[in-house]
Amino acid sequence: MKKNFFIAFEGIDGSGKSTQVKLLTDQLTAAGHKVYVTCEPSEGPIGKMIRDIFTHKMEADHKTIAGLFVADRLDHLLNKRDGILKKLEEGYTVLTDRYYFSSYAYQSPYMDLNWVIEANSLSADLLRPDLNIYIDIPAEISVDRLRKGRSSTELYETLENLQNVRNKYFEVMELLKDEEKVMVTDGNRPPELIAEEIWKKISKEFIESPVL
Ligand SMILES: Nc1ncnc2c1ncn2[C@@H]1O[C@H](COP(=O)(O)OP(=O)(O)OP(=O)(O)O)[C@@H](O)[C@H]1O
Ligand SMILES: Cc1cn([C@H]2C[C@H](O)[C@@H](COP(=O)(O)O)O2)c(=O)[nH]c1=O
Repeated sequence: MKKNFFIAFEGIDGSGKSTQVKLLTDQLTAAGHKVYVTCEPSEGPIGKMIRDIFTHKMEADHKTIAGLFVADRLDHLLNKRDGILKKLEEGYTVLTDRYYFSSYAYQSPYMDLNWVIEANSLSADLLRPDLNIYIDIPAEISVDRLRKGRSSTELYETLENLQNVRNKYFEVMELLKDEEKVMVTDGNRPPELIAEEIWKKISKEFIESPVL
């Protein structure tokens, strides 16, 4: 069993990733793990540029955005400040809110899926998640949750786009089922029930002597 591990949370906008990252962090911390929580777009310089584009402060073509995500992911992994590889070396279990599956699902409507997978292959070779957790909700629920929680709409947050992105997630999870470890969980349930299912899986696979 690995001492520390790397988990990526995936799902369409508003699927409950941050909520589940928080609940899993609490469980892991109680089990004695050092946990480092991170996200993409990252907090680094390229991630900040992407956030400016998503909140309409800057403009960029969708192909440029696809390239920026590839670069941001490499910086997120490799930078000497707080890169994921450094944190794993320091003994942290790392939980990220989004990783390369997000690019496969969100960028492939604009770029050939094979291009997106190939462009991210350097990141995949450097570090594959020990588990990708895909939280599934219908696009209608996503739009409903986003409308309640926010006053403005970010790029890619329309009903039609989110329906497409959800379909792409399923397409790519099927395509990569022999290479990637993926758990799909129904996100349209109370957060505590989802967290319980996730904890059962994580504790079974990654924790010695778990407290269930
Ligand atoms: N299982 C759930 N049932 C109902 N509402 C939920 C559930 N999980 C999270 N929410 C609510 O939905 C909204 C989005 O949740 P959260 O921020 O965890 O999602 P996210 O996937 O991280 O979102 P984003 O992709 O937009 O960052 C929040 O208002 C949160 O309280
Ligand atoms: C990593 C990644 C993200 N995106 C998109 C998906 C979301 O719309 C935003 C991120 O914001 P959130 O706070 O997680 O909702 O960025 C993308 O298009 N491609 C990616 O690789």
